[in-house]
Amino acid sequence: MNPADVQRPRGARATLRLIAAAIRLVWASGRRDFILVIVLQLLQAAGVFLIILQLQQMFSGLIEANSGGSAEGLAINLVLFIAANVLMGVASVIVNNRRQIIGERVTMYVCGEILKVACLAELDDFDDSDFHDRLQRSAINAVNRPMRLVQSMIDIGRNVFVLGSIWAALVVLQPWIAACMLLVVVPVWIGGTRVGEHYFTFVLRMIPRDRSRIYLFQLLTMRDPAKEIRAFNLAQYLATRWRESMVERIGELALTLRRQLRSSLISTFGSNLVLALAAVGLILLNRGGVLTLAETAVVAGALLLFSQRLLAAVVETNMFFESAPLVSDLNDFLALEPGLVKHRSGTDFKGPFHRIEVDDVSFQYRDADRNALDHVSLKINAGEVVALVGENGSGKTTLAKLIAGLYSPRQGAIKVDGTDLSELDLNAWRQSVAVLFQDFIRYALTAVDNIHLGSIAREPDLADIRVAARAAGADEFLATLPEGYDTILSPQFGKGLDLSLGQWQRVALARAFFRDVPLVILDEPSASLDARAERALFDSVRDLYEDKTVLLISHRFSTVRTADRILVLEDGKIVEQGSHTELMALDGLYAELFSIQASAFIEEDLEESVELPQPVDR
Ligand SMILES: Nc1ncnc2c1ncn2[C@@H]1O[C@H](COP(=O)(O)OP(=O)(O)OP(=O)(O)O)[C@@H](O)[C@H]1O
Repeated sequence: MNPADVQRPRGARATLRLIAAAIRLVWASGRRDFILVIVLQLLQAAGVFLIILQLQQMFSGLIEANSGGSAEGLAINLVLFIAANVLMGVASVIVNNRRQIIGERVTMYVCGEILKVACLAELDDFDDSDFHDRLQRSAINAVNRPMRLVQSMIDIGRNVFVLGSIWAALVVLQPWIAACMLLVVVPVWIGGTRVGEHYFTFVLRMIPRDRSRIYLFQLLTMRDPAKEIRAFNLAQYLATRWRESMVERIGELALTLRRQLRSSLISTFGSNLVLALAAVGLILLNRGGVLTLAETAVVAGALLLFSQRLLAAVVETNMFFESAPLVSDLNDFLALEPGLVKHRSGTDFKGPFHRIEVDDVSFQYRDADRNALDHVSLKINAGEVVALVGENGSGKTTLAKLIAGLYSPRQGAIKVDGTDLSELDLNAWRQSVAVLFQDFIRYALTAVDNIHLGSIAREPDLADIRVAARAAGADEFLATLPEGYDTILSPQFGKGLDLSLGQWQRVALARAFFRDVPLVILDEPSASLDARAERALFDSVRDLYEDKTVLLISHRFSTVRTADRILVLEDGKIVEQGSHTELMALDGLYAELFSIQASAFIEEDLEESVELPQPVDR
């Protein structure tokens, strides 16, 4: 989506809707403190009202006493004046104290809502750069925008209440001046919305570049990329690219701030013009004998107070209008949730199954110009070990992801015992599948966690964990770690330490083994294993998965030859299928790829004058 296509909230009605949305946000995050703050602000406003009226009473009393009249009321007025001041001070301290926690609660609530959407989003959404822009925008803004919005709302609330009470006091003292003051709201409102719009446009424009810059920052600060960046001497180069992007952002921000400044100045000039007119009116009313000296002094004081509060209100209003469109954007993002939930509902799947059928499936990744899978059809019977082979980019992992229910076919269907996956509850189906990806996650958690995450529905019983680890050949080294299975597998935390890549692969395998499910997908499970471990793995695959269906992806032909069936993919199509013997006899792509790989061994062996290992048919 183009940033220009994003709806910017415009007009008074849209703004009121935003205010309502912001209040709902605070209300949902924790209403007690919010109510307390509102009540205290009303008390503050009442305090100001009292102070102004008491001032007028005190001045009138003083003038009367000075001209020989009674001074009886003065003491009461003084007490009321002090009481109102104390009330305001206490209320202000409590409000400042509570607004911090309200802000944090709102942040927690909003981040929780964003996570809900992010957790519901599909893999396909994560291939969408627009989704990332929106997610990032929401995530960045969620950290401080709702908090700022709430704080500016609290401050605006306080200022509006106080301005309202000063205005009410002015109505009592001099209705004409009070009426004139109403005009002040117009420039404040217009200026505030402009300021907000400028900022929102800036954020929209910058987010894609911000994301790239954040990525560069992560590259330079995360542990995983650290070794390659040092080995290739990329640190300075990437840091310079980060700096250039930052300089560009600051330039854009400066431009935005200039535009904001113009709008703010126009708004401040407009409101002060109204105040100046009111001051002139006040002098004329005094000169014309309509107002006494005491009344004039109090109204002038009230006007001064009014202008101070107004200045604060302008700052807060600008901040509110700056945050409000971003909160509206956030609301739009959160509104994706119901659609995603609907996508998840479907017939429950309890498993096991008898057959998986891939029926004329084609699939194209977002923004790709060609199919990753092209009219693929195959059947996998329960209990079969099916291998997928083919050159890089031929579509093996894509097919596995579709069967695992991580992507939906653009055309055709994947059926489990005759039911289309799209009609099944995808979560329930995924519960029945264990996938070990090529690029598995290396969780910086304990060894127990790393294996237990394979099936969180099971208790993390150490005996069971070790059974899975033993099957993957990981028990031997995990048990000897300084804190055994409780060792954190990353030096980033506590006394944690790292494993070798092959050891990590065994841990990931153990995670897949721990997941006791009917369909197991192993994508290059032995890529980092040594020859002995690989041999042990494939010798044990059949025992481990005796009653399970296994989809095995591998470039190592020695490992796939034991499969019941081998499917050969080329450019997203299945071009050959059969057993190893059948495919060798066919003398097609499989035989060619097998020979290329075997010839490497043959050449090595010839050099070493050792007898060639001949492939043995199962
Ligand atoms: N998320 C993605 N977005 C766009 N294109 C993708 C994405 N993932 C894969 N592709 C493309 O889809 C095609 C098939 O990729 P796939 O990962 O299925 O190949 P593969 O056979 O598993 O390759 P390899 O042997 O290298 O693992 C490739 O052309 C790849 O560039």
